[in-house]
Amino acid sequence: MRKFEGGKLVVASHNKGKIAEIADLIGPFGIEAKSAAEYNLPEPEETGTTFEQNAYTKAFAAASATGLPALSDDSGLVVDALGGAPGVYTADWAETGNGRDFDMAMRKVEHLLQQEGATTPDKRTGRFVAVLCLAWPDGHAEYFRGEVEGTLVWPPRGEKGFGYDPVFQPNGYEETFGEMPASQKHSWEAGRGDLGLSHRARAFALFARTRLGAA
Ligand SMILES: O=c1nc[nH]c2c1ncn2[C@H]1C[C@H](O)[C@@H](COP(=O)(O)OP(=O)(O)OP(=O)(O)O)O1
Ligand SMILES: [Mg+2]
Repeated sequence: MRKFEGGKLVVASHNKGKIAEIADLIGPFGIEAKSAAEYNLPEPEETGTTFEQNAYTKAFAAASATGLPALSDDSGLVVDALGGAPGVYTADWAETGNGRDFDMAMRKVEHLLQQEGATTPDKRTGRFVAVLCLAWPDGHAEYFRGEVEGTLVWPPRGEKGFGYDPVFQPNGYEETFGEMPASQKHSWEAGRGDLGLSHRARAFALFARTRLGAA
């Protein structure tokens, strides 16, 4: 494993919700986190069929454009009754041709669940997956995956978070991600003994423990 001990890092994402969560997570580690916006980085096309492939595309594009190590996040919602859809296409399902509409995307998931007869919680299981990729300008890359199991609820609940948060209720909680305070959804603290709750927090915890010397 290559050394990475802080210093400058580009966060290779154009999603404000993700960027805010990653900024919270990275904050305590004294890393100078630059945004893709600061470097005017274009949004690369995500043509991969796995989270890892798309995460690499985004991190490597940012690393090679800036000469700095870059951290990307490719994530999505995997619904069991839909054969794993939307999966790597989770963002695409919200695309309207004129920006993203997550209310529409959540309705689409619900419509398909109804078509499958998935009306009880046991048939509405799924997970959020996040793969963080740390890539260097020479193409070297490392991956950190986090997942959180839960149930798809309807109607959507809560105004917090972003994306599909209002329809995802993580196992063991009464609230959806849309109803939880940010600190509960995505925080992770070194030394706490667990990996946090959200897919992103869990992937980040692996990154922090193996790369940033966190406990
Ligand atoms: O915690 C989450 N809470 C709710 N929804 C989420 C979450 N995490 C991912 N998602 C959904 C929405 C996002 O649009 C898609 C990922 O697509 P993905 O291509 O990885 O991200 P993106 O296009 O929004 O930003 P970018 O590629 O610039 O990092 O999955
Ligand atoms: Mg994307």
